[in-house]
Amino acid sequence: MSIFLTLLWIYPAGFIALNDKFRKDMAKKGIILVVDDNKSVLTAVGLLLGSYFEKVITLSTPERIPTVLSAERVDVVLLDMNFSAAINTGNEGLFWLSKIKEQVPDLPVVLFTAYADIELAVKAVKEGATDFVVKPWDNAKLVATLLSAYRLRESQNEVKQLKEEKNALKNQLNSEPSMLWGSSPEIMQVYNLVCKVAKTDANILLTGENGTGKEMIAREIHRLSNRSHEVMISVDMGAVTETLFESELFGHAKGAFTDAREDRAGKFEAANKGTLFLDEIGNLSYALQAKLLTALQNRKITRVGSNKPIDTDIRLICATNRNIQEMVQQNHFREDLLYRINTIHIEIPPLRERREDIVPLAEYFLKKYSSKYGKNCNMLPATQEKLQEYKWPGNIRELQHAIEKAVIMCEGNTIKPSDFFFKTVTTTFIDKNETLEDMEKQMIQHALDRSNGNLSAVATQLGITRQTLYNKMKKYNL
Ligand SMILES: Nc1ncnc2c1ncn2[C@@H]1O[C@H](COP(=O)(O)OP(=O)(O)OP(=O)(O)O)[C@@H](O)[C@H]1O
Repeated sequence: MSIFLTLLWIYPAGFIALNDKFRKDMAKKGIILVVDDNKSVLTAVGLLLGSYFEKVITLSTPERIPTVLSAERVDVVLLDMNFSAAINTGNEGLFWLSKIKEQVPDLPVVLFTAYADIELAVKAVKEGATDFVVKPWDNAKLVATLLSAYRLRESQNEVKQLKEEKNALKNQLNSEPSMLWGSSPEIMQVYNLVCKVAKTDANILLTGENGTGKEMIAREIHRLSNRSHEVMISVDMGAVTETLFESELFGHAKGAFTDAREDRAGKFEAANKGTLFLDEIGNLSYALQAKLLTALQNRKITRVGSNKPIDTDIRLICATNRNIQEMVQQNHFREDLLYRINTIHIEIPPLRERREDIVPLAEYFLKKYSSKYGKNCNMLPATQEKLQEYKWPGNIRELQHAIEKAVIMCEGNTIKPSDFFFKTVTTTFIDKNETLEDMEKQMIQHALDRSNGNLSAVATQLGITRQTLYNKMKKYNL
């Protein structure tokens, strides 16, 4: 058939509308390889598919398939069943199908076949072809079949990527801990509790201010648990929207909603046999708390759009920086859910309540960032003192960032007190154990630190006389 006739054949008027609909649904993506010895078919199909795929490669001889597959990241192959230069008459399609599968096992291959070859095509599908299209072809069907083969490729890639991430996580979790516990009595109490409960399957609730290391400790619990050979999946409950909650956590069935093109597992299934870490649990809305509770009570979830319950086997760790007890009293958090998640409650102390850990943690981060930035930094004793005196409202996260910044900014390798710029928060931060006198002492100390010995300036700044300042310095031993 001439190219002209073939083009007329593939572009009947009614196809334009269909063509536009598909184009609206899908931006051009992916690489397709079309192999057919009929050059007019190749040109026509090439033109047609150019509207749907990012790149269309055409081959009139199958012998070049292996070279193209090595050079290009092909997503779909459209393969003719019969070539004039026969390798094994009637079975060339099967031969090249097996060659392609040898080279790229998962690559979707759609066969292009004449009516007479239908039986052969069915056999090919049994041997790994994704689908087949009969010649003379229906344009809409050809496009739809190839796009669905492409989506299959996309989801294969997603699964592969997920598996790689899962393996990377497993390796990371099975390796040495990447945290420093410290040795203060406050953190040792936490450490002992963690060691006691890690091997059990008890649900754990970690509470503490932002940056105290709740997620790190959750990872440590998982690493020390009997589930350490499986993954820990983290979900930030504050970031999950109301509408996506069920789909994120429980998964969805194909067609459950507009974008649900494939069946998809949720976080509960992904964490099966491992640990599910629900961060910021205090941010979960009251309505969603009931859905989470049902899943935890029944130990089963049902994907959105499906009615088949799926058993789950997870160890649950939750974390929050909010006062959950108070939230229960104010009817903002369900009491029954709290009982379910806090079989063991571990409170992580803020850094200012474990002062002896500040310098070891600072040294730990100093080593880490020195190596990252190709330096060999150390701290002056005065620097250590300054770090120990600061209140660290952002806890370990703030310390970590402060050290990283100091390593980057410091001239030479010695980190001096002046390499840290703490905001006046030191004097205004209210510790729950602090008295008015403690705060007054801190304010005076802070003003003195910045005064270069000018006591008159300090008195003026604080709005007191020089004599009152002397009296207070004496009282507070400053
Ligand atoms: N014991 C530790 N040793 C080393 N690094 C730590 C330690 N604890 C926390 N960090 C570091 O501090 C940062 C904050 O830790 P993490 O995210 O675990 O805190 P969090 O309490 O979960 O914080 P948020 O409440 O804001 O989610 C992380 O970058 C982590 O690497």
